[in-house]
Amino acid sequence: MSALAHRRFLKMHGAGNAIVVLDLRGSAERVRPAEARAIARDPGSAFDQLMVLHDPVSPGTDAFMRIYNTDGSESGACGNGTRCVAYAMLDDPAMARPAEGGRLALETEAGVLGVRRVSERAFTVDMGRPRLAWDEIPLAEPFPDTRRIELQIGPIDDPTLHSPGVVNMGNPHAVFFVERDPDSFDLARIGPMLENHPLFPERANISVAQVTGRETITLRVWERGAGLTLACGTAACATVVAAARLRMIGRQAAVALPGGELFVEWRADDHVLMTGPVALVAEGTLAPELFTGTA
Ligand SMILES: N[C@@H](CCC[C@H](N)C(=O)O)C(=O)O
Repeated sequence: MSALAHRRFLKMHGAGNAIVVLDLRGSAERVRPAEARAIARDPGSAFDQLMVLHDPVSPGTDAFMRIYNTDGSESGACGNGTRCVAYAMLDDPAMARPAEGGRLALETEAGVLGVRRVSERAFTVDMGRPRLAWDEIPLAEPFPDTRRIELQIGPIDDPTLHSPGVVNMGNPHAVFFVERDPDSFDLARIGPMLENHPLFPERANISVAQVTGRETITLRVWERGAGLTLACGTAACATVVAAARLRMIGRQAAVALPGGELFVEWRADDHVLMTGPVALVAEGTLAPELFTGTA
């Protein structure tokens, strides 16, 4: 039987991004890709991202997080999930740990994220510095200027989408700026082709963004390993960075996603701060039958 059987989880969302939080602190267990896929398949525990808490690794941090997509792949960052984890660690009676002043330091493979509570159900995450060099995204070939790279989809002389900005926010993002409602693009069809384009050796999260004002952006996201979601925090951060680099906005914006709004600021010290809501949907227990055939 899987060591995950009977484990308690929280089902949450962050601006509509479906998040499951699973606390494995105090054990040496690790979620295998097949187990993550099994948890995602069950309607009771379905998620866009599974956030798994492990004991802290670096001194001064409160927990180490592993982040799984629905296809079982792992990501170095998840903005919406990080806010949900902060809520769980601060407020859930079974998970709660004392933390001074509603602040946490959460580590992922990509680095340490500082989280601060701003109201009962809203948090600001310091998502760290964006990485912008072509080999940091990573891209498969050199592009000296990553503000707009040569990539297009659709007819060669009238592409549907072209010249995205690319940004790594702990995970790879390509942002296509468009002049009409992002909803008018068939992202469910285009997304998988771009996610798996040979230019992205680690695949990529694909965003379609319309800058609607000096501080407002409308965004739709096809997430690597998860597909269309109602919100993606790292994509919102990547989009603000990409738009600011092109002087389409200043250094901050409210980003409207189908599931809610995120506020992003690219500070002068190069750190990207993302603020947004969390909601607790339910709690549950992982049924042992979920894991049949995952060994
Ligand atoms: N929804 C997330 C991003 C999750 C990871 C992404 N799909 C990837 O594989 O990079 C967010 O809120 O940032």
